[in-house]
Amino acid sequence: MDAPTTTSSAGSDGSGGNSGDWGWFTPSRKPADDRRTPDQQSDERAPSRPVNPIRPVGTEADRRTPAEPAPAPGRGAGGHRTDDRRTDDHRPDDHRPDDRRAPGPAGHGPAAPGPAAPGREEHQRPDEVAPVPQDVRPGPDSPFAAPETASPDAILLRRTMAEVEPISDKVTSYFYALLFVQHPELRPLFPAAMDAQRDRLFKAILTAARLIDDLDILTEFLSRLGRGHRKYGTQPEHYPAVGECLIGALTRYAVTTWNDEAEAAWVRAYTAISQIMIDSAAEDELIAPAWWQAEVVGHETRTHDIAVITVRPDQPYPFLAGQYTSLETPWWPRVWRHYSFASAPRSDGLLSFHVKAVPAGWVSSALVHRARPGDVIRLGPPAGSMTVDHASDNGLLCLGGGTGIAPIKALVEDVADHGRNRPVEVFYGARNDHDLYDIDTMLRLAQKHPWLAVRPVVSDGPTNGLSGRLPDAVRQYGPWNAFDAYLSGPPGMIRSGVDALMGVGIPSHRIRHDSIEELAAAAE
Ligand SMILES: NC(=O)C1=CN([C@@H]2O[C@H](COP(=O)(O)OP(=O)(O)OC[C@H]3O[C@@H](n4cnc5c(N)ncnc54)[C@H](O)[C@@H]3O)[C@@H](O)[C@H]2O)C=CC1
Repeated sequence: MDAPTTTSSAGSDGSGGNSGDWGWFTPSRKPADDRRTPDQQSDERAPSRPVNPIRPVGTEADRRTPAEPAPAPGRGAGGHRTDDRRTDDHRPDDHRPDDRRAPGPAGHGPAAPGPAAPGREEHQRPDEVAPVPQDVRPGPDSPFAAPETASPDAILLRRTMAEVEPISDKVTSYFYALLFVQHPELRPLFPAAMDAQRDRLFKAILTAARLIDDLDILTEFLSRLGRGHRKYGTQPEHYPAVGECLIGALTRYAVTTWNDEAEAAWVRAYTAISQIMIDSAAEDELIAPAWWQAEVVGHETRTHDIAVITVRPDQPYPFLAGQYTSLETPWWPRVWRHYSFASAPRSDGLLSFHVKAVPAGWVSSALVHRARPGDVIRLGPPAGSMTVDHASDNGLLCLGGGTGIAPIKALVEDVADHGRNRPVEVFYGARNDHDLYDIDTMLRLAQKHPWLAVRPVVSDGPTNGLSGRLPDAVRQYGPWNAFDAYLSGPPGMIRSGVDALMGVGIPSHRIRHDSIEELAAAAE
């Protein structure tokens, strides 16, 4: 996911900002038959009944401050407008109504890292889940099918998701329309052209909601998301606006499964999601910049559509070989794409990327065809877990397809830097010999390191190397039972590669690759 997923705080007319007695976040519940446009709805008064408030706000440090009395009815935070707030007004208790139940997924309590903060309470969870018509229950094969151990909240969330998923385009469009109409001050946080952006925020929220019972994975996912959002300029007070519009969109489109309990479950989930993201961003702020500026110092064209780009960050950029970063060019502001580092950390601090210009790929085309030494790009924080376990004696089996060879090269350098002679077997795949744009570098590395073998594999043309697809080539060698596997390349290659590797006996926990969803989004 590669998008600002949050927006500005309550305060715009018609949203939580003027919600009167119940605080600061009020889902904009509308009658089920209300099908007016967001513009028509934006000047409506706030809904006339209290709901559980979304109240993630402030940092963990803020929450350690003693809880203050709840605002008096009629002048609580819900009555504040954004532009009335001082920066120190973001303490959670400043904005809370009397409802002091803690956020968090059902039964889990607060999900944020660190000690529990004063003022947090147990949230309510429904004892029973309201019956819904059979036809909107997710089927057993649905990605939204709830496991038997699912909490009541998780069941409610999944029912909503199963209902909106087939019309997610409409829900997403409506969500952004609401957001930008009700919170126009947030529009500048998003790219000018929203095409590629559109479904990312919504997908991220749905992913988080699906993970709501799996606190460890949820926290890891959201912590990374929260840290990554710093580069967009996301602030804690932006989260409620997104929550309001999310609930507004679900209210409108999940007509069959939506009821008070579903709404309460979504409010709890979104509150917990936001809180984890806010906390991780606050922690990260203590140790890292929100972004790095980096000057292009090298631009080498390898084929008509592939360039190797080297940049010098304006301050030290710590990362691990095998990780990737997000990158924004000056030509497409606020459009961020992921690129893997093509080298292990270097003593001169330079970073390099292999970029292939893809059709309609704004960022990749700009990097390949337009970027030149002296241009300045921005980098987000490093991410990814395709890194070497230096405590293991296992060999490394690496499959790099196309520009996916970039992080594989970084892994090889990392093994070399650690000075241990572990066997490393690289299968480097391309459509034809010409596309093996980095084969010379890889063969030089193999000459230098006796523990490294590099095998080119060409799928669509004559070659002196191996013919066929990468996964098939790997099956011809082995045994691989003493190897950890690393895959990098097109999503299809990763999928079939994982199948092949599991087929030759490598257990899934020893197979590493980046998120296929993110790779698909990155290929632009
Ligand atoms: N960390 C990562 O996983 C990285 C991924 N990438 C991704 O790698 C891709 C590189 O694109 P190109 O250079 O155009 O690659 P490409 O389309 O030329 O394919 C490279 C290799 O993968 C094989 N391949 C492609 N689809 C396959 C499938 N469905 N099953 C089995 N093998 C398949 C091809 O036969 C070829 O050997 C981009 O999508 C990029 O986003 C790039 C860098 C890092």
